[in-house]
Amino acid sequence: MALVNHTGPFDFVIFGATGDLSRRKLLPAFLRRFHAQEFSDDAQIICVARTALNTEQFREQTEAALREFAPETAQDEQTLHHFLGLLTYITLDALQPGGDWQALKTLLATNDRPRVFYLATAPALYSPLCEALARHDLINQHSRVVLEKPIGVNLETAQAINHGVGQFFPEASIYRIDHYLGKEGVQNILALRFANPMLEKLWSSEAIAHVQITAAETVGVGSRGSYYDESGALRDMVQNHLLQMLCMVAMDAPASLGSDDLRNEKLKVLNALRPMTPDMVRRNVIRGQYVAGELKRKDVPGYNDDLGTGRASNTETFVAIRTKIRTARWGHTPFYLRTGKRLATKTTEIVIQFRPQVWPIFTNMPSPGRLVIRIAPREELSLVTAVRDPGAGGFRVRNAKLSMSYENAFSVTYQDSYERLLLDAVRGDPALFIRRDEVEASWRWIEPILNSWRHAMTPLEPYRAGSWGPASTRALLARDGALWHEDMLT
Ligand SMILES: NC(=O)C1=CN([C@@H]2O[C@H](COP(=O)(O)OP(=O)(O)OC[C@H]3O[C@@H](n4cnc5c(N)ncnc54)[C@H](OP(=O)(O)O)[C@@H]3O)[C@@H](O)[C@H]2O)C=CC1
Ligand SMILES: O=C1O[C@H](COP(=O)(O)O)[C@@H](O)[C@H](O)[C@H]1O
Repeated sequence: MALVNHTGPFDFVIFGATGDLSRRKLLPAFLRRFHAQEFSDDAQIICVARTALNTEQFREQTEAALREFAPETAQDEQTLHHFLGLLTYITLDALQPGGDWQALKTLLATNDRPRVFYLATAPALYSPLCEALARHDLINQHSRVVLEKPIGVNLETAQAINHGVGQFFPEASIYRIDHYLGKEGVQNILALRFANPMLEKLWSSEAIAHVQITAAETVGVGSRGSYYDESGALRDMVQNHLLQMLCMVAMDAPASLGSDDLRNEKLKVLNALRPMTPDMVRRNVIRGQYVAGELKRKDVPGYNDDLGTGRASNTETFVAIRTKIRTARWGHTPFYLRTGKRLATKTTEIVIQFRPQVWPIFTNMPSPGRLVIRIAPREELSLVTAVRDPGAGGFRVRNAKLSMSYENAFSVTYQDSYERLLLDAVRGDPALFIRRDEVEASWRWIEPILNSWRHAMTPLEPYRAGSWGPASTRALLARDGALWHEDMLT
């Protein structure tokens, strides 16, 4: 049985509790952690949205959502009903004056426990919501606010949100969530690198030829089409999740695991990314959109049909980027980032490709070693090495893999990174949340790509659903004599 670090009592207020994120992710994550006895019934979860419901009706809706999105845990009827009893619902339009803020105030009467406000609403509401919380005297010294992504759509809007929220909460109490940082496999990059000196000694351009970071999804845009069509893959995935993974791979060792030490090191990486000029965008960035194709032997429609607006969208559902980090450690190593919807498989992984032998003494040298950090669908670490091909008849060398799958090695799993992050916010540990300067540095790097696309009207390259993206994606690596992981033979 795993040791569970109990949180103690807390108040957690979810604004946007009737929304997709709350139903699919937040409330199921809470149920699982309650089931694991990480918190008890002295916690309260206050759910807020505009829809007129009473607490009983909200609990009924939530029960259905939990049975759908946390079915294995919801089977435990006693825990399920016990958990539902912790939920209270308040109908409140955060933008309208005169809403029932008094009901919220009454529920938050106890002043000595962590108080988390989770804003699972459109980002346009973040500043007005914080202002309303302040106006109704709901922010105390134990309060934190959690902001969902996206923090803005460019640098200016990100700064406006940060400024707006920052008027009411100190930076130390603002938790900007990036759920990739809560993933076990992403967390493990820290252990892999900084608890294994033998690896860290190889961790630079001297030994590493290139790094690939892929977040491939098989799903399309689903019910989030109106958000996604405004956003696109670059804003939706690269600005946040992919750049955060890149930081974890590329940063120097922090002085400690303290939140500021970690975030200072990540910030240095973001600031060292080679800035994109329009010409570099043209040569190093690929922008695609899926058209009808086949996935798991089923025909699937193209993006425009998925959107169903009847017009041709110019939004990218795929991005691949080749970049460099201007530091002594990484100067000679290209980093390739790639993400897309409706790709061949659901895979989130990081591939560290080592350089070949300088002077090979074997005639049939197989591919040089590589380390594959698989984050999804199942966490796995594998190291492709060269070994002697067993048997008689000469000395041949071939590749063989050393693998460690989390599923086989450990019995404890967090099913969803929100489980960890929600309770980190309760405990007041911001290490896995993004600091203001990190968000702004990411936008500073992304913005020239967006501008260049807009001005140069960069065409969208179509790719078939179920493929690995536009054909030119291969050429991006071929220039460096490299292959994407799925094209490597072993
Ligand atoms: N869904 C997802 O998978 C992900 C979502 N996010 C982010 O999370 C946030 C929420 O997303 P999602 O759940 O999908 O969005 P939804 O549109 O499904 O939900 C929005 C929620 O906000 C509530 N709301 C809207 N206006 C007000 C208001 N004036 N006052 C109070 N409540 C209001 C809505 O409820 P009602 O209509 O009842 O008021 C609803 O509960 C967004 O910032 C999104 O970008 C981030 C990553 C993934
Ligand atoms: O933030 C987002 O992430 C999901 C992918 O998350 P994962 O944990 O399933 O890899 C993506 O589908 C969504 O578009 C994006 O907003």
